Amino acid sequence: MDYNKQLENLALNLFKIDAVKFGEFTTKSGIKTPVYFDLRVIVSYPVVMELISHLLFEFLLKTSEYDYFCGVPYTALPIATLLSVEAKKSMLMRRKEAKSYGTKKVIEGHYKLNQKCIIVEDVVTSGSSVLETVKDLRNEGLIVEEAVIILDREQGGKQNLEANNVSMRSLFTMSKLIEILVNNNCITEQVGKEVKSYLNNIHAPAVVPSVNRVNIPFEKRIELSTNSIAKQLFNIMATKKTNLCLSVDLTSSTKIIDLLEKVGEHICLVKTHIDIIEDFSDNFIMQLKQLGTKFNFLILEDRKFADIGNTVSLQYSKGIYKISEWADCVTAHSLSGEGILKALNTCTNTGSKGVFFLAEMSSEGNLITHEYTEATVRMAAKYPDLITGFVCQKKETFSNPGLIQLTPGVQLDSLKDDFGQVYNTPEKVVLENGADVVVVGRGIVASKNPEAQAAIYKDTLWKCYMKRVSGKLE
Ligand SMILES: O=c1ccn([C@@H]2O[C@H](COP(=O)(O)O)[C@@H](O)[C@H]2O)c(=O)[nH]1
Repeated sequence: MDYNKQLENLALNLFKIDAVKFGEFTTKSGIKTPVYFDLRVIVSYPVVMELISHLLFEFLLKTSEYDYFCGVPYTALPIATLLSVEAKKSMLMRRKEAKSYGTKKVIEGHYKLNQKCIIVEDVVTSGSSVLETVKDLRNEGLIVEEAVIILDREQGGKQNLEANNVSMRSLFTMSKLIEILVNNNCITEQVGKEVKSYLNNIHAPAVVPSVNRVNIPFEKRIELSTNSIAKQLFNIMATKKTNLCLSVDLTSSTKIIDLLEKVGEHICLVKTHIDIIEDFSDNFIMQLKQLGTKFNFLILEDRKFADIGNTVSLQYSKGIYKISEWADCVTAHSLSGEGILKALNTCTNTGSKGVFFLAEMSSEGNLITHEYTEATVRMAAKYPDLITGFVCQKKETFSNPGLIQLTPGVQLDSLKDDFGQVYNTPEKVVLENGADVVVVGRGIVASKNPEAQAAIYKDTLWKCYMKRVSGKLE
C-alpha cells in the first residue's frame, strides 16, 4: 500500500477510536477549539500503534542518521518504544521530574556525549513540550536536531522548533487530516471549514529559545566544541578552576608582565589591546607567551577587526604586531560581513586559532540591534572550526554548548565608568546572563592590590559557575 493510502487508513482508524473528536472543547490554556486530539487512547489499540510506528519509520526516519529515540512523556512513549524495536536503536526516557534520591537522573538509559537523539511526539501545537525534552537531552551533551511527530496542528510549533534548531517532520498536518476525514464522509464539509478557519485564526505564541548550554559543565563542553581554542579554554577552566579573563589594559609592557607574574595563576585567559602599548617589542610577546605556558592561560588580542576581509588579513598577520603569530584568539565584528571570517580563516601562518565574534557590547547606547546579534550568530555558524565563541551579554544570544560566552563589563562594586561602560556583578553575569568566561579589566588592574583582587574575582566567579551547573537554575 502506498504512503497516502496508509495515511488515509491511519486517519480513519484514529477517527474510529475517538482519538480525534469534533465539537466544542476547551484546551489546557483555556482556548476554545472545534477539534480535539487525544492520542493517549492508542495504547488500547495495538494495530493502530503498529501502524503509526511503521509509518513514522518507513516514511520519516529512513533517511535520518541517529543513535537514539526519546519520546516526549507520556503519550509518545509507547510509539518511541515500538520505533526503537523496529529500528534496532536504543531508546532514552526523560523523567518529567528528576528523581529526588539515588542518581537524581532526568534522562534514563545508557548514552554517550555528542550522539544524536531523535524526538518522538504525538501532537505539536506550540512545540513547548518537545522543547522541554530537547533541553534536558542537550543538557546531557546529546545532539538533538530532529523531531518526528504524528500530527502537526499547524499553530506555529514547527517554526518554534526550527527557531531552536530542531527540524520537525510530521505524518499529518491538521489540514491533511481534515481533508481525509471530509473526503471519507467522517465529518461534513462545514465542520472541515470551521476547523480550517479556526486554524487560520489561532496561532500559538512563539516559544523562547531553549537555553541549554549554561547548565553543562565545562569538561563536558570540551567534546562539543569544534574549535580547538574553545576546547583548550574549556579544558584550562576545568583544570585550573577559573573562568576569569584579565583585560590587561595597561600601556607599559613591563607593567603587564609584572602583573601577569602575580595573577597568572588565577586566570584562564589574558586579553590584550596590543595597540595601546607604548613600548611594544618582540621580547614582550616572547615573555607573554612564556607566562602563558608557565601559568597555563591563553592569549586573546581584543583587536575587534571590522574592515573588509583583505585589510583584516593584513592587520592580522602583518605590520609591527603580527597578531596571528602569537594570539591564540582574536575578537572581530560582523559589521562588514563574512569576508572577515574568511580572511581570518585563511591566514595560514598559525596552527590553532580562534575568533570571539562580537554579538553584543557592554557600552550604553551602542547601536547593536537584536537583528544584528541574530545575524552575527547565524554568520558564525558557517565557520565552526574558527569560532571560539561570542562576546555577548545574554544567555539567549546563542545555544550551542560547544561555544563560549565571553562577557566584559564586570566589576564587584561599580555600576558605570565616565565613558559609558556599564558594569554588572559576577553573580548577575554568570548566574543570570550565562557568561562562561568573564572579562575584568580595571576592577583588577586599577585596584590597590591587583593580586588579592584577582583572587577574589576568581573565587567569586567560580563559585557562581559551580552554583549554575550544580543548581539546575532553569
Ligand atoms: O562589549 C565590550 C567588548 C569589549 N570590552 C573590552 O573589555 C575590557 C573591559 O575593561 P573594564 O576595565 O573591565 O571596563 C576593555 O578592554 C574593553 O575594550 C568591553 O568592555 N565591552
